[in-house]
Amino acid sequence: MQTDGRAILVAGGAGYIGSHVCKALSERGYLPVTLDDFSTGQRTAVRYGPLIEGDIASAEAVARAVEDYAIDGVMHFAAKSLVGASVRDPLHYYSENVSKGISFLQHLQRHGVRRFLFSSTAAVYGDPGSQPRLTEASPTVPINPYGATKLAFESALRWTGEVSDTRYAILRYFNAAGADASADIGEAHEPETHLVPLAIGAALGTRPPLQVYGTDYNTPDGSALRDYIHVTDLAAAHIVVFERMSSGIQGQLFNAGGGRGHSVLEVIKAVEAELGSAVPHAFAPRRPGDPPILVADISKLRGTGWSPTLSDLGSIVRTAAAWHRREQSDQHFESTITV
Ligand SMILES: NC(=O)c1ccc[n+]([C@@H]2O[C@H](COP(=O)([O-])OP(=O)(O)OC[C@H]3O[C@@H](n4cnc5c(N)ncnc54)[C@H](O)[C@@H]3O)[C@@H](O)[C@H]2O)c1
Ligand SMILES: O=c1ccn([C@@H]2O[C@H](COP(=O)(O)OP(=O)(O)O[C@H]3O[C@H](CO)[C@H](O)[C@H](O)[C@H]3O)[C@@H](O)[C@H]2O)c(=O)[nH]1
Repeated sequence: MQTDGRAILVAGGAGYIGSHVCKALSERGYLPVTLDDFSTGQRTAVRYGPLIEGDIASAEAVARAVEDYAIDGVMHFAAKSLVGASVRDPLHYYSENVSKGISFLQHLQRHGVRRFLFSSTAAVYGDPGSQPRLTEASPTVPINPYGATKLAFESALRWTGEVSDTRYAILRYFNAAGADASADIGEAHEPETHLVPLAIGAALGTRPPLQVYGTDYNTPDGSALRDYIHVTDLAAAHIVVFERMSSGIQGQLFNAGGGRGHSVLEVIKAVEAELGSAVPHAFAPRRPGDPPILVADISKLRGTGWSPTLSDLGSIVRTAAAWHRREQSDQHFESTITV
């Protein structure tokens, strides 16, 4: 299909972040072509462009995408990203996030696709202690296999960039949260491990009471601090970085966060303020592998012209709650018509 260099292959486009990026790409005039195996993604999230169903490691699936749509570049979200599961089965994580990623890159090279944007994570920094803000130059010492696999793929990409004409950039996301303003897409992980959807679910009564993991951290209220970035701001960062890759940004990495730390208890308060109801919760021991504080220095990403506009807790919780309510009413509607 002739797409005038505007077709972008989105590996993992049926997932939470990938689907929001697909929307942003289509609004910007690109054709987002999703390649997804639905291992954790949702069919209903593929709504902004065509779908190739398959594994990123499948030569046949990649060939189909490239030949059918004249792919001009790739955004790679397809990975397994549960920290606890990675600790229990590290080889699975290396196989999914490193081996398959490398096969994917090799297939793309064979087809001459040269522009590659990779989803990495703040988990590459491990436990930075009480260092105030992490820059891209902060030491990378992952404390779980998930972070280690992402760092391994970063380095495969870097060495490949040294000896080939593959142009790449890396975004290290902090905590993606929130949902698209339309409430058509949102965070739909199952199992869900992320704080914001679990807190909203607890308040709405659709999930059990929240466990607050750790109250004895060296932070202002004793609970852990994270840097939450609205998924729409994160999607916008992808467009900015991707477009700059043709004019200078090559081989660079960027921290992607909102640039502010919020504690677990602050998130609970924000959910209570938005929903007007309590978040039932209990205090629990620290979750193994959780660093106390992860907050991004986002000056490098700001230097591209990008800035976060929705990454305050209020906007994150408001949009995430709208998506949850929409999901709830859709499920209710489906159950009433199947009865
Ligand atoms: N959610 C966050 O806060 C966060 C933070 C840091 C980094 N990340 C990274 O961002 C990316 C997207 O995260 P997400 O939260 O949207 O996850 P997600 O699980 O919602 O999305 C991943 C998508 O990739 C697909 N997929 C997985 N393996 C595949 C394979 N081998 N072949 C084809 N498709 C495959 C899944 O079906 C899913 O649609 C991941 O790489 C994750 O590690 C996420
Ligand atoms: O039920 C819960 C869930 C989470 N938390 C706490 O809330 C904070 C945020 O936890 P999330 O699970 O929402 O997110 P993480 O910070 O653990 O992980 C996120 O950021 C990481 C980078 O550090 C990885 O990239 C990972 O994929 C991404 O989801 C943490 O302090 C966690 O201990 C709770 O107290 N109770």
